Amino acid sequence: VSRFEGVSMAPADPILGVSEAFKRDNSDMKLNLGVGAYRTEELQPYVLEVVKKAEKKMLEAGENKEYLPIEGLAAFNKATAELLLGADNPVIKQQRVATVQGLSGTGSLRLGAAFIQRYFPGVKVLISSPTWGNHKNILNDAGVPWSEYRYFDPKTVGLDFEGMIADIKDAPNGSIILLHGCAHNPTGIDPTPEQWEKIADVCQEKDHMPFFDVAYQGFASGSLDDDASSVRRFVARGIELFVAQSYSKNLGLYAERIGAINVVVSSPEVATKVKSQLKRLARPMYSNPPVHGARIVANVVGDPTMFDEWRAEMQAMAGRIKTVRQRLYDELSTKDKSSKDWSFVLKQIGMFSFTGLNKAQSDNMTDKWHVYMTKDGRISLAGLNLAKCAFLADAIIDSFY
Ligand SMILES: Cc1ncc(COP(=O)(O)O)c(CN[C@@H](CCC(=O)O)C(=O)O)c1O
Repeated sequence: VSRFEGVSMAPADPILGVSEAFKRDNSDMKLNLGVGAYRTEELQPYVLEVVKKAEKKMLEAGENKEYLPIEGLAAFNKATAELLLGADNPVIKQQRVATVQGLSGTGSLRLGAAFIQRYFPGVKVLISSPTWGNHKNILNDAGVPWSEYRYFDPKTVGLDFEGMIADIKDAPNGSIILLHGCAHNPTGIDPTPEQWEKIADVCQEKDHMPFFDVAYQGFASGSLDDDASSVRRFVARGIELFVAQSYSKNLGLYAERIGAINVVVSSPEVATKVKSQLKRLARPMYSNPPVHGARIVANVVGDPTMFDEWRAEMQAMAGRIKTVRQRLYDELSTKDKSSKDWSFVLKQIGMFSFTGLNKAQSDNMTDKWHVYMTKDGRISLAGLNLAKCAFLADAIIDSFY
């Protein structure tokens, strides 16, 4: 008898499994609104022009394939911290940021969670309800306890700010609060600047430590600085915090697995020690990170012309999604004869729209309309184009009623 007899079949991933189901569907009306990955108006994946330019330059440079240091490519680590915090941020000048290149956002969150498990044992991480499907997996596998804070209010299809604040206040002092820096996934609902200030007040009152997940910087509003303003507010208050970054969406480097974990601490000495311990955690996990994506980011950010081109392409991607959002809203509000208020489609920001469709209704979207989406009612607008908005509106209205 095989020793693997007891191994059961793992369930399909709630997000990545949707793409697998989509691929198996041979209907020509199928639409993949599952995975949060940008598609063009022709519904094709998109390699940014500036990435192609950087790769051409890198190829001509004839760089080698030697191991990176455990902490990653130095030029990338410098660029990514400056992109996040602003090059002139005092914490950078004071060298109070420990930055380690991570395997994109997921790997950076996992490395941060491993650090928490080792140095803050038993401290609970509070995550939003709902949140990105993989947050719970990452915390569970890192052995970090978590609980949820209220976030989405189905009645207003908006932020349950009072509930969020109450739950964060109720948490034991010194808890860790996982916050989406911008473009909350899956709701697309972000706190207002005033609400961010209040969240920072409570974190300081309770000595909570924020852990920002910044997977969409520049992709949500089109502005790198605006999308990092939540993080910069907390840093400006002298709060120690973690920030995980990803270049999957804003630079389209999904499969290059490039991101970073940043830890903002009270002194350069502490930052050095924290970085050394992050390295000690990374070494047995994957030893050192892949070089290609790090070089692309460093080249793009390091060249003013390419950096400007990147910003223009990012705004174009964010802009296309906003156009599709508007068209979907127009189609829904004209086609739906009920008095339902569809304005949430316009109020939400980033890649996703949290439709309020329940599981059975989401199943109908797939079974009857061949629209693939996650079962929490989230649709990725990045996978939608203008031509398909009328069809999608028909599917949503049919599924709601
Ligand atoms: C909030 C958040 N954090 C981290 C990540 C991790 O992305 P990396 O590629 O590891 O940097 C995602 C990607 N979420 C998308 C993409 C598919 C997935 O990984 O689930 C999504 O929710 O569809 C995310 O939405």
